[in-house]
Amino acid sequence: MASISLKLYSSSPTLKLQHHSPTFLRKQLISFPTRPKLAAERTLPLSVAREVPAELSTVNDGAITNENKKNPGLVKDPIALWQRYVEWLYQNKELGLYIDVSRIGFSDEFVQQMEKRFEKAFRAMEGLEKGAIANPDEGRMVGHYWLRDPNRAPNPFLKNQIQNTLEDICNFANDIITAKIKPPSSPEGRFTQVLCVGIGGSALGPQFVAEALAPDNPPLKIRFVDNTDPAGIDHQIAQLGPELASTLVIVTSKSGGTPETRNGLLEVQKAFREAGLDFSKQGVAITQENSLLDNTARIEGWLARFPMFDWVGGRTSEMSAVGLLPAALQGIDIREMLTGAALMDEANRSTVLKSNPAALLALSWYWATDGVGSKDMVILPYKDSLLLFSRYLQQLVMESLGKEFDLDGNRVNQGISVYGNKGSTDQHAYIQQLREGVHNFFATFIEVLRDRPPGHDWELEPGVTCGDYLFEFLQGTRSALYANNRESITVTVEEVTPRSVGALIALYERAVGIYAFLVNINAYHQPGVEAGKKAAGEVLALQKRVLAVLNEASCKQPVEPLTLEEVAERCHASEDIEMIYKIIAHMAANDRALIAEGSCGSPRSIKVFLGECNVDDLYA
Ligand SMILES: O=P(O)(O)OC[C@H]1O[C@](O)(CO)[C@@H](O)[C@@H]1O
Repeated sequence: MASISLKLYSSSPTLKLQHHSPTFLRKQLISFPTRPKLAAERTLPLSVAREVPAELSTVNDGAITNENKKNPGLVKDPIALWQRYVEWLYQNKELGLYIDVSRIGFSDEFVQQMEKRFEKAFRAMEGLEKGAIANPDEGRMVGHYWLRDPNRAPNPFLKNQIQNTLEDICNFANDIITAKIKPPSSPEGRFTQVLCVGIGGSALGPQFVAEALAPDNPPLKIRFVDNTDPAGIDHQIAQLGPELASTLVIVTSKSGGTPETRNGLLEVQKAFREAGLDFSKQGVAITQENSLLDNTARIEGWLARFPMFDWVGGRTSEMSAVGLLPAALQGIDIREMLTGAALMDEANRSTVLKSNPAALLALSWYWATDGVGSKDMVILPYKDSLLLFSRYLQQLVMESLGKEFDLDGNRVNQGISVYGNKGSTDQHAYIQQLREGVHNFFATFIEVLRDRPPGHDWELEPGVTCGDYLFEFLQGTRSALYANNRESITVTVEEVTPRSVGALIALYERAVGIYAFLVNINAYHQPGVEAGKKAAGEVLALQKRVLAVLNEASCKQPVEPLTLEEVAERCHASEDIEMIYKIIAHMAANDRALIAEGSCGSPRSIKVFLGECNVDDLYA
């Protein structure tokens, strides 16, 4: 195994990636199973069992599946159903939040069967909150709960770090909003826009919260660059136009080495240069201390730097600087978000199943998916502002639960797929299939009781408001699905406020944690993502070899157009000819390679060369 270097951040050192040939990686990929394993296939012992702290290893006595959960059938009698509703309804008065799991068909017997697993999961969550090493791969604690209750941090140093960072965020946001800190060359004399550069956990939470909570006229408007798509980045920059001069750019990356984020930064910095602006006076970094990004920001003297703690995972980082700084800059009450999350965490510490909202979700997920992800989770918020909740949950749930191995090293291929947009819009898209088509999902309705701020409502027909329709569509869909044996959970909040959004985030963070312990997997690592990142690095390395070969041929007199076979042979990568073809087709589509003969539609016909010979590169 060799290693390749990916240059990161303009003036920074390099990131080492493990080097596998693309062929090797392909072999790895095709060895993944192509269908979900059945429960009976899930306990093959492997020699890769990892050591797991005793307090984090949960019972692993095989999944409770359809065969042994003895589903007596969904309750259909209206009075019995009402009784079930009342019996299981969870209410949190301080949060104005309710959870209804009555339309999930678990039996009392199933709940009893699950008791031992829950006891262990509760103990494991307690250990985690006390600072157990919950990510054995990375030797890390998992402490996002401390962010909203610093008194729970395992030592005074961490407690101070959390409190000081929160103070710093509030002060900085206030200084920006009140124009105490000004952009150097903006005619407005104050910052008017925030451009967040980041991806995955470094973008999804801030995007969700902005959509849910930003006021109609925020002090700073927010935009995101969350991909390495050049056209997407150009679009954001074009939309900013002259306001680039009054844009605060927040670059967020826990690792400080994510290529998409690095590319976003370099593109934005180029736009600043072209506009004659000094990026460092408008740039803010949120990252781990001493990461490449942190070092770049320090050396270049950016406006501010905020820490990401190694004990906060990307997908649970919304209540850290990652989520709080962008939210505060939009005038969102971040202390209320933290309060909502703290109250939810408190409720989730109950060891009584019915009083623990996250446990109720985990129980329902386990029942609905047989504890093996056999059904998808469809998230249906009936409120436009919660549109991005499903996207946010997709990462939280799927990156946490989608695991090949359990904590004992058995191959389990766990996970629950998550998708959804919003009701009632989705009723006119895919609800038809949910009601009558393939039965491979359970739904979660997110209901918001308050339609509009007080005093703004009106009746669009006698006795009926627009919001009444939304309410009725939710209720109608819930009933229609249930009548056709489609199970659902309903999470109700009184209003979409910083407090209720904080609570929703904390609810799902904990539900994922508990569920992971129920099915005995590590929710806090993401080894699968690393494989994709490494494979991408390989393609980039191959592209550089292709370029060198083409350059050499293009510098000859006369120019020597090459067939794909010739390029592959000269790259010593004959097995990678398909990837070489794709690289060349991509370069040709972007005017960086010229097709001398043939066409990309018939790969064998192609002869290719570079438009320009770069003599310097020949001797590089
Ligand atoms: O914040 P970073 O380190 O740039 O990572 C971004 C995202 O990439 C991942 O590591 C993998 O997709 C996520 O877990 C994370 O949220």
